[in-house]
Amino acid sequence: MTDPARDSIAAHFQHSRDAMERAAADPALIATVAAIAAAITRSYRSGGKVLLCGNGGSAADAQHIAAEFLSRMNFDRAPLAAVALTTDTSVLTAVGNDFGFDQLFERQVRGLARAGDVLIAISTSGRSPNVLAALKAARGLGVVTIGFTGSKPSDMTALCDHLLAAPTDKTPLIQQIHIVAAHAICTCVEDALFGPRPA
Ligand SMILES: O=C(CO)[C@@H](O)[C@H](O)[C@H](O)[C@H](O)COP(=O)(O)O
Ligand SMILES: [Zn+2]
Repeated sequence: MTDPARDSIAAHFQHSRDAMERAAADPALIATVAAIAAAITRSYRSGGKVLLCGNGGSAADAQHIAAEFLSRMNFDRAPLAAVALTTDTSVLTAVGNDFGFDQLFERQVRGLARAGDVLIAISTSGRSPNVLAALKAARGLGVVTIGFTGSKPSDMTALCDHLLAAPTDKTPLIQQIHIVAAHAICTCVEDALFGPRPA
């Protein structure tokens, strides 16, 4: 007898595996991930920092990625400057209340970012106004703009120096590919700045 819950769970893993296999087999996507890692490495070498933003699960991803840079990924080393723009409830409520939800990240970018910094803006749909506004502000400041999105075309393309487009339009699968790519990026940056990983 089939168990619908178990079938659904197995399907989740299978869909995730299929999306991962599509990403792993896409040379353009792998090249984009490498270019993002190189851009972040360049920024750190010049004294820059990484800012990150996103909504919902992507806010959690922004925080997760900032923690990898600031704390450690694969081995102990000096901290790397990274700020998730999703965490300070006083800032978020003040900006949201006084200026509106669409300005949530844009205002923090204008206050915190300097030319040569990197903004990683995460939106699975590519349509969140607060994420698009952050990218526009970053562009105006000479910040390197990196977008993480899905397969649907969006305004993010024109606003990003590098756009990682996960090869699926399903939000949870897009998020899963984003976090795998982020771990790969952090690993490349860590290796480039601090030498190959100890065995
Ligand atoms: O985690 C999930 C879905 O997996 C949700 O919380 C999701 O992140 C939210 O609906 C976001 O508001 C979606 O925004 P975006 O990725 O389209 O910019
Ligand atoms: Zn989610």
